[in-house]
Parts: sequence; structure tokens; C-alpha cells
Amino acid sequence: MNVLEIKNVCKKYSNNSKKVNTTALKNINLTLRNNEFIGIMGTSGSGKTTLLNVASGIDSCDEGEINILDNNISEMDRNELSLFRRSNIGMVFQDFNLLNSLSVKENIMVPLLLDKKYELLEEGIVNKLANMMDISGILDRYPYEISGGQQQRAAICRAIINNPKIIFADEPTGNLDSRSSKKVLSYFELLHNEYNANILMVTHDPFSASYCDKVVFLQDGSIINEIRKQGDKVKFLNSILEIVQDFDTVRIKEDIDD
Ligand SMILES: Nc1ncnc2c1ncn2[C@@H]1O[C@H](COP(=O)(O)OP(=O)(O)OP(=O)(O)O)[C@@H](O)[C@H]1O
Repeated sequence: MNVLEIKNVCKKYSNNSKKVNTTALKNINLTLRNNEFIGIMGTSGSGKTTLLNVASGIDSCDEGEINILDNNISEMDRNELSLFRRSNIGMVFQDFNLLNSLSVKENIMVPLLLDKKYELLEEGIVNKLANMMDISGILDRYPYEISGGQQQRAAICRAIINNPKIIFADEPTGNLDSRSSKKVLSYFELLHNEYNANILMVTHDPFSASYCDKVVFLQDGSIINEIRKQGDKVKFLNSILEIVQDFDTVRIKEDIDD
């Protein structure tokens, strides 16, 4: 079964004060199959975050539909969607989105408390995840007392504590140095390879994208290319870099022509 189907999706933003419409997504079709890790790349403003927000139900689309495990989330009302998202979707953001007034442990527990899944807390799920993500020594600290990499690993624990069917990640390494990025990416890889996690990740970074099975490239709201991993990560990284360089060359030529 496909985990996520994005079908003919279009999205416009209207800016009422200037009476300008921005077409952010143009007829997007994309499928995330079971046990797939897909990356979304593209230049700034190409529509990456909009696509992730629409696919995860944070935002609505104007045309088309989004199916998650055969449920059309575009047709759900607010309450249905909110419940559906809580039990099926895990989100990871560039700026971590941890609550500073809660300890790391409490932050990770939030989704279970919202869903009253106290039995999982008693089974020690927080400690298990913290061990897996190598943050068990900092559970009693507050987000402002730990590094960005540790905050992101705590945010991943929070995203997966409900055992979601899909993890959506928007530039999860965007605020991290290269060492912390590698560690965070290695945990995504672990979740994907060992726990069959399905992941859709936005990134502008070819190195991060090389952890995916497949990368799609957006430009001006359309998918203009896609590439599937064949061989190892280094080979995949080189293929991604070639495509990114081609885009850059075309863009520079267009800028010169303008
Ligand atoms: N809330 C909004 N209102 C109006 N226009 C928006 C809004 N959000 C995004 N846009 C526009 O939609 C287009 C796509 O934006 P989006 O944020 O999805 O791009 P992106 O590829 O994620 O960019 P970046 O890499 O810079 O984060 C851009 O032209 C952007 O200016």
C-alpha cells in the first residue's frame, strides 16, 4: 500500500494587500511507498515547505487531493484532521519547536499525554527512545540547556513516540553544524532501515539528501526532476550534486539574460 499519495495538487497564496497571487504548487504528483525515504530539494521559493505543509495537513491545497494510508485528508474537517494527524504523522522542524518551559523528557511525552496513552509512559517508552537517540543523560534538562543537535534528537523522539506512519521533516539539519547534522541524519537512517519508517524530508543540502532513497527536485512549484538511489551514498551524492549544479548553471544564465 502507498503511505502517501499527492495527486494533482495545486496551491496558491493570495496577498490581499497587494492583490497578488503566488502559485506555490502546480499540479504536483508524488507517491511515498511503504518503507521509503524521499527528499525534496529545490531553490529558495520553489515550494518545498508548501508541499510538506500541504502533504502533512498543516495547510490545505486548492486543487487535488492528499491520501495518507488511503484516507483523503483533503476532505477531513478540522477535528478529524487533527486527530488523524496526531495518530499518524510525526513532524520534525528546522527550529526544533520544543517548549522551553518543559524539560526534554516532558517535551518528548507531550504527544502521549495529549492522547492519554499513559500505559506507554509506564512501559518506559521515553527512556527507550532517549537511549536510541543518545540523549538519555539530558532528559531532565531544558531545551535552552542543550545543544541544537540534542534538541533535534529530542524533537525526533517526540515525533516518533506515537509510532507515526509518516515522518515529515522540514530542513531538520538546517540549524545544525555538520557533525550534529550527520548524527541526526544517521538516526533518520536508523529509523528508516531498522524500523521501516516512512519519511518525507525537505532539504536544500545535497549531503542530507543523499540519505534518501529518492530525491525530487522542485522549481517554481513544479517537480522538474527526480532521481532514485542506485549504489552507495557517495555515488548518490555525486548524482544529486550534478543535478544541483545543472540547475545553478541554468539559473545563472537566466539571470545574465535578464
Ligand atoms: N504564507 C504565504 N503567503 C504568501 N506567499 C507565500 C506564503 N508562503 C510561501 N509563499 C510563497 O510561495 C512560494 C513557495 O514558498 P515555500 O516557502 O514553499 O518555498 P521553499 O522552497 O520552502 O523556500 P525556502 O527554501 O526559502 O524555505 C514562494 O514564492 C513564497 O514567497
